[in-house]
Amino acid sequence: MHLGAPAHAENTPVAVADNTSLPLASASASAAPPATTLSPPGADTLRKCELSKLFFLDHYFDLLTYLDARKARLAAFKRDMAARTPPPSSGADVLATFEQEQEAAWRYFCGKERAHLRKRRTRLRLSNFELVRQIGQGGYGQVFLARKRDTDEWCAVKKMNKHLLHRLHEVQHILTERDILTRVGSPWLVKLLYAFQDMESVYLAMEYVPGGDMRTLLNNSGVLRQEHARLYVAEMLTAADQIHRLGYIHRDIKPENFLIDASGHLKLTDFGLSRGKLCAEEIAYLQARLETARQAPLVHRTVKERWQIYQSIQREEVRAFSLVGSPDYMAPEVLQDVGGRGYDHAVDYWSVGCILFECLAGFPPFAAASSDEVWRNVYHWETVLERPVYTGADAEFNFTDEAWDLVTRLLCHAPQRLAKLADVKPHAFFSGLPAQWEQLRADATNPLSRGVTPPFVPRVADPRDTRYFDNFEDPKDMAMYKEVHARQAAHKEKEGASASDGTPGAPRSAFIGFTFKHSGARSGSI
Ligand SMILES: Nc1ncnc2c1ncn2[C@@H]1O[C@H](COP(=O)(O)OP(=O)(O)OP(=O)(O)O)[C@@H](O)[C@H]1O
Repeated sequence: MHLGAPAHAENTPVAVADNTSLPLASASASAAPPATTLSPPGADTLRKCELSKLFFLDHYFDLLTYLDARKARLAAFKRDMAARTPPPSSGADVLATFEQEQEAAWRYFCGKERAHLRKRRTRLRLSNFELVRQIGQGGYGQVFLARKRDTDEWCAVKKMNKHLLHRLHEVQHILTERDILTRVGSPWLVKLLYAFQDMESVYLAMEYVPGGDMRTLLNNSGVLRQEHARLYVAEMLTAADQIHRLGYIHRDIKPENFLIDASGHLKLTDFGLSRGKLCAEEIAYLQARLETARQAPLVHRTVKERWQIYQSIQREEVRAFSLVGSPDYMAPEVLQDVGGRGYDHAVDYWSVGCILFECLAGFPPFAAASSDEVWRNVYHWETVLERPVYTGADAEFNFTDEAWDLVTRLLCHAPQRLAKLADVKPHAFFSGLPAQWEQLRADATNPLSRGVTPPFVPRVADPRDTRYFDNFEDPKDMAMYKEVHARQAAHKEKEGASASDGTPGAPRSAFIGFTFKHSGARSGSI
């Protein structure tokens, strides 16, 4: 109780989380002032609570480890000096020289300590990184391969324009991504090393994953052999399970979001859509898509037609962006439950089911000639989902019964869907994998091995080698991003117009709590 609080405060009813008022001392309850009930905290308040908790934990951990490291350095210095002390019988000039050396060493030691302190106090900024080259283009900014100048750490720096994020109502997504990335301690998920900002942009410096993404691997291989698909799908499910354990639904699982690390294993990234709730703009977007999907007649296409259409779209290689995740991999309940509250993590298992289908068939199950048609196919998924049957020389591409059975247990109504790792593992499709499942799990703490050797292990000559990424200096590669660039240019133009008519940009408070340094960077040598 507060020292200055009036005595009757002890009898004051207390509002508890479920809005029930409980009198602490019932005898004088009638004399007590009326109960003030608290409404449940909103998502923003909860996030701020969580951030403050993490901030203080982090702050004190950092402070204590820093002080320990500082004491240890001082003790080492003293030990070193004591070891060098000349015997007491030494002549006066030897002792005088030693004293001078001691003073010089102390000055040098103090100088280094001051430099450590300065470094701790400096704000992170882009100039602390050497941007080697662009390796990716997202809907809201670019990704660069970068080297942190003082620590020589290699990272992928994602740079996003604050005004664009604000204008597109994407601030919440990027904060979610930052929050998830800071909590990640799994080799199956991309780690965040640093997060920082300046007036124009926010930056996420993530661990650099050098082998490109699963989309490029699928485009280059056409279809995968079943044993390879089996391992990749097992890894995808393991990665999805890790994000579910953190209490999030990924909601945008697609081949582009699985990156291939130096040992050939997958890492899931892009957690921007993992927030449970949809914003008003996303709901409006989904409503419009749902209406179109409902009204337009379904176009019946054979499996072969769908394969051909998908191949020609892939040849055109235009990277498309969607506000609410990729429709090709989106579960129907996301499209139909526009409020975004009536579905759970099972939607991620649907997405992995679509990728499994694509690994074995060469096209995702609802592929179509236009995005409207894809949305329509997802809406009518029960009619559209078909087992591809090939004859003659192509018969080798037919799904095995186990593979098809797993597809239909992932691409089905949510209540019937396999949506737990423990339920998927015993499926016959994984019958060659039991030991490997165990290794995937058991080695989850060893980021390099993770048990099994994957079918493709990238070969990179040195850390600057970006051969598995698009070349952003090549006009041919750049053509793939014309849709994104046009969208960004249109927004920039609008931004210019609103700046001149006085419409406010992103408020400074929007990115509070964004800054982050991984623990190794703080408690290491500094
Ligand atoms: N940690 C990383 N290591 C290596 N490459 C990366 C990393 N993160 C992203 N990339 C590359 O940058 C590309 C774009 O990534 P980003 O997460 O910005 O975009 P996105 O998911 O396509 O878009 P959006 O931000 O609109 O969701 C990825 O497809 C990948 O090729």
